[in-house]
Amino acid sequence: MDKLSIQSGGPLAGTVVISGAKNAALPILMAGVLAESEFVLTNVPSLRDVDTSCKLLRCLGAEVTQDGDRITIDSSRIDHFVAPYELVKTMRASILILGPLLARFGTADVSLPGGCAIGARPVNLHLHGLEQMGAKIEVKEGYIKARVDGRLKGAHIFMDMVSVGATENLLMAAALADGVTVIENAAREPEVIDLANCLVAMGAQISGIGTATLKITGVERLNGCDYRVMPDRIETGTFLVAAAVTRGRIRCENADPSSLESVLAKLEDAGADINTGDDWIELDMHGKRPKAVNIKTAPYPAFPTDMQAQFCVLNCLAEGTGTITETIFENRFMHVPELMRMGANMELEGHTCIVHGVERLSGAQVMATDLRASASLVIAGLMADGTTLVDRIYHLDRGYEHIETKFEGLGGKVVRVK
Ligand SMILES: CC(=O)N[C@H]1[C@@H](OP(=O)(O)OP(=O)(O)OC[C@H]2O[C@@H](n3ccc(=O)[nH]c3=O)[C@H](O)[C@@H]2O)O[C@H](CO)[C@@H](O)[C@@H]1O
Ligand SMILES: C=C(OP(=O)(O)O)C(=O)O
Repeated sequence: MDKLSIQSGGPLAGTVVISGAKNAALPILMAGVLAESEFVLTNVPSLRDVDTSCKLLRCLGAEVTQDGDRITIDSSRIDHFVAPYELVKTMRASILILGPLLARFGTADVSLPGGCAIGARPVNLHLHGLEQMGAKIEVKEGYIKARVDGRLKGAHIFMDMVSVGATENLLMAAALADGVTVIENAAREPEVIDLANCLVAMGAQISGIGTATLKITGVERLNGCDYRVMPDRIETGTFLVAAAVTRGRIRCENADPSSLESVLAKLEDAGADINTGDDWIELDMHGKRPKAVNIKTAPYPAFPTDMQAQFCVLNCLAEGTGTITETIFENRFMHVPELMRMGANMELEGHTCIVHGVERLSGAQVMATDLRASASLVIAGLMADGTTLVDRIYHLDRGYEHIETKFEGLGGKVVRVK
């Protein structure tokens, strides 16, 4: 199994080109099921999760062609309506096939994604919303079996809590439903906005995009379109934190500063000098050690849970003490014991991690059980004496395109070992 070997070096410096966003590309690929003519996506990152999504679409009968960052989907021959466990278990976003299949074909059997490393991650809000739209749903033998006679019906849906996935599933379902659907307390994450914009380009009628109340007037058919996926704000944030931790100076290109305001504000609090343009972000630490910051994750526009692990590392190496509170997932601190094995001074108190900064960490063999935790260990390795060996990097390959090559381009000593 591949590992990443990391040696500490000097400050990161240079330019990194940001890839398309995993968390926007995956739902948009699922939206391909809704398109009655050719659907073309560009700026799609080359990731394991994208390959899995293409496999899933193909196993439904869609024709999918990949050419660099461009993916073309022809869904005119879809004749299977089952998302099997073998695919769903490797990628949670498979649950987002449920709304589109049900809306277009009236039937969908989707394996339950089940609990994963960072928490239970239930799907009750997805199912409840679809039932309000007239779907009959039963959960049997590990599968969600959803059926509707004719079209789904527009409904007024109030979400008990802000859920990115449920908002996306219901948005796609509502786009083809009969009548008006209102989703209250909808997620406002930039990736939800990207999906909504793509649906509009396909002919959907959606208002309130970017707000907590989405109003969707269902249409009878959706066309394909040519859509460019937004830049990955979490990949951007990961490189910015790595640069801050190593006291470096980097420029992120093909980035979207407007989607990262809470993260950029915390980096400024940590002492970074930040400059932005329409599609770039520069960070300069002027050679200084970062200062510890306090973070609390919450739905957008607050601080993203997907940047929590990286900021844990920033605090591990910062001047002073900072607290990190995780409010989205009940088990997203798996990086903490691994960082402590590298010499970090941190303690967990319920949902909060208290971190006392140290000057340097020490390299160790470490292992992460989720994507962003793995990224945080790579960043830690950049400021650890000796060699850090990160195991199980298939998690990283789910969500970071050519991570070692991009770090190398910034002067980071990150090498993949077979
Ligand atoms: C609000 C939020 O930050 N969502 C994050 C979540 O999206 P993802 O879509 O995976 O998760 P949700 O946004 O749905 O989950 C938010 C919260 O709602 C709960 N929940 C969700 C659905 C449901 O049917 N029932 C239920 O109780 C979850 O357990 C969680 O505590 O993980 C992604 C991957 O890390 C992140 O990119 C998203 O930013
Ligand atoms: C945990 C993540 O993704 P997923 O929802 O695909 O597991 C993530 O993007 O940080």
